[in-house]
Amino acid sequence: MSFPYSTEKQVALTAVRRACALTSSVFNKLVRNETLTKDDKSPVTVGDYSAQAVVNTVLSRAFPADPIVGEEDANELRQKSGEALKHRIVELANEALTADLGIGEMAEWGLGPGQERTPEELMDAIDHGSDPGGPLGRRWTLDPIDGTKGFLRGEQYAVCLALMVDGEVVLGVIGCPNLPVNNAEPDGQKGCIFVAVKGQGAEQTALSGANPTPLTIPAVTPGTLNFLESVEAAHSDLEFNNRVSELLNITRAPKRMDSQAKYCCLARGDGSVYLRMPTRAGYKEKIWDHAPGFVLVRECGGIITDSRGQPLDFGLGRTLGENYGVIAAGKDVHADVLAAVQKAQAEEKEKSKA
Ligand SMILES: Nc1ncnc2c1ncn2[C@@H]1O[C@H](COP(=O)(O)O)[C@@H](OP(=O)(O)O)[C@H]1O
Ligand SMILES: [Mg+2]
Ligand SMILES: [Mg+2]
Ligand SMILES: [Mg+2]
Repeated sequence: MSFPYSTEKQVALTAVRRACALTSSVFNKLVRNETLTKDDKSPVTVGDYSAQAVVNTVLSRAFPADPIVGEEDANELRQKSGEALKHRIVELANEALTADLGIGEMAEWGLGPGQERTPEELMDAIDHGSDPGGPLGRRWTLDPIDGTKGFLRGEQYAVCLALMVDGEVVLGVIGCPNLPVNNAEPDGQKGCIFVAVKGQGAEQTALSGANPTPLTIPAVTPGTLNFLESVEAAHSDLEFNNRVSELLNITRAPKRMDSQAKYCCLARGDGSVYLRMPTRAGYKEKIWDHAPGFVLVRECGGIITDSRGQPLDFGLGRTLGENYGVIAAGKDVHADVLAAVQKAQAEEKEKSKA
């Protein structure tokens, strides 16, 4: 008997593993003019575009009817100025797609020697990520490189893919090429992949290996609580986190890292609380920045809500809509963090009145 979503899990793991191999090799060869600045001033590299082309190609071959909510689009690349970048993206994506088949990989997913795509097919694959999202039906959400700033610094980033059914996240895969396989050995082997399926638990595997390890968020011993938070002060209100830490009498320094690697670290107990509060009014969190992390935390026995204690709603479109902030933690810790967050918010409100 096969478990629900077993094919989807295999396809998603394959697509994310191939994209991780691609981004790792891109990093070593990245040159200055291979990074663009998007309209919102955030960076995007040949790595982001080619990883989206690879994952979308695999998904649309394996599940042709499934829409994809992907972070990137090919508009800039289709313009004349994008010609050199486009060439490079096509080369990288084809290299990743045509590599020899590994265990569990199928030629009918568009993979293996001889499966090169034309530039137009790959630009269309990138644009296949333009689905607006919504409450009904099956759809994937993809962040081809989450933590692009971390990627550019040679630090943490993640290839993130999730499947949603009727607005509910049922499968999440997060590939972290730079994350140590074992937190206790920071200079040891790097590169791991995390997968969670709703109702079936979660596991971690080395990117280079087999033998998955099941994951559960460990209970926190008093005095050992610590925060996981963004590196970029523009992405999350780090001052606010500091105040919440004080309210919780936390003495350990926060662990700062880019991307959904934070959710992975929470899942295996490398940190105890992921808190992300907006730095400006009106910012709406993107579903691809949280969907795989959401199902990972839940399947590891944790709790994830917004700052009002409301569930995250993935069925409202490309963003989390009315959710405000994200709090993820083990089930023995979450209620205390939520209370401290609300206290810190009340203090801020008082201060702004004064
Ligand atoms: N002003 C802002 N507030 C919150 N998140 C932001 C932001 N500007 C960009 N981001 C998001 O923060 C993500 C990275 O989060 P983190 O700081 O945890 O690494 C980015 O993902 P990308 O790197 O995929 O664009 C981007 O979607
Ligand atoms: Mg981005
Ligand atoms: Mg992102
Ligand atoms: Mg991204």
